[in-house]
Amino acid sequence: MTTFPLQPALVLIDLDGTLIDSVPDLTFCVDAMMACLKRPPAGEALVRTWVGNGVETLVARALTGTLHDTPDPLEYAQAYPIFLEFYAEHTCQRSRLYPGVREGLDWLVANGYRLGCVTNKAARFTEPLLAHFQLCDYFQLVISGDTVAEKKPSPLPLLHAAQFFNVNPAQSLMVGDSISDVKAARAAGFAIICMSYGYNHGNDINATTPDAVIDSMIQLSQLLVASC
Ligand SMILES: O=C(O)COP(=O)(O)O
Ligand SMILES: [Mg+2]
Repeated sequence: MTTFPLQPALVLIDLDGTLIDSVPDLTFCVDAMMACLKRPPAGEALVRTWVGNGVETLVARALTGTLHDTPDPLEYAQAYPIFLEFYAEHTCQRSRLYPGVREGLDWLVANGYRLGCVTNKAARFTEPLLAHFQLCDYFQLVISGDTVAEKKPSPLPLLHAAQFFNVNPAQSLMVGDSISDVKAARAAGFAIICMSYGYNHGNDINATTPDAVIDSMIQLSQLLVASC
C-alpha cells in the first residue's frame, strides 16, 4: 500500500503518452508506409492503440491490424525500413507536449527530485524528440527501448536506472501511461503513478490499479513532498 505524499529518491518518466503526444507523427509515418506497400491507411484512432511497445511492434501491428499477431516476415522486412526512414524525417513536426508537462517537470526539479526518462522508443528517435521539445536538461539519464537488453514491461530498464542513481527501487517512482509502465514498476518494486490521457491500447488505465492516476503532471505537486 503506497502512502501519499511520496518522497521518492528517483522519479522515472515515460515518454510517449506521458510527456509527448507522438501519435500524430507516428500515424503520418504508418500511413505513409502503408501507402508505399499499396495498403489502406490505418488512421490515428487505431495507431493510438498500437503505440507503447517500440517501433518494431508498431510496424507489426500496422501490418496485421491487430495487437498480437505476427506479420508475414517478407512484408515486415520490406515495411520496417520504410517506416524508419519516414519517422527519421517526421519525428517532431506534429507531436505535442501535453499540457502541464513543463510545469510538472519544473516543479520536480525545483523541489530537488532526480529525474530519468525511460521509454520503449528507440534511442535514434528519443534523442531528437527530447531535444526538439527542450526536455534534455531535465533528465540525468535517458533509457530508450534499445539501451538495455529488455523493454518495459520488463523491470530491467527501471532497475538499471535505480542502479545508475544508486537508489533503492522501493524508494523510486515511475510515472507512465500504460500497462507496460505499471507491470515494469511493480516488477521492479517502484511506486507507479499514471496519466489518465495516455495510450494504454485503448483501455482505461485505472483497471491496472496504479498507485494514483492524474490528469496533468502538475498534479505531482499534490502527491509528492515539496523540497526534498
Ligand atoms: O512505443 C514506443 O515507441 C514508446 O513508448 P513509451 O515512450 O510509452 O515507452
Ligand atoms: Mg507511454
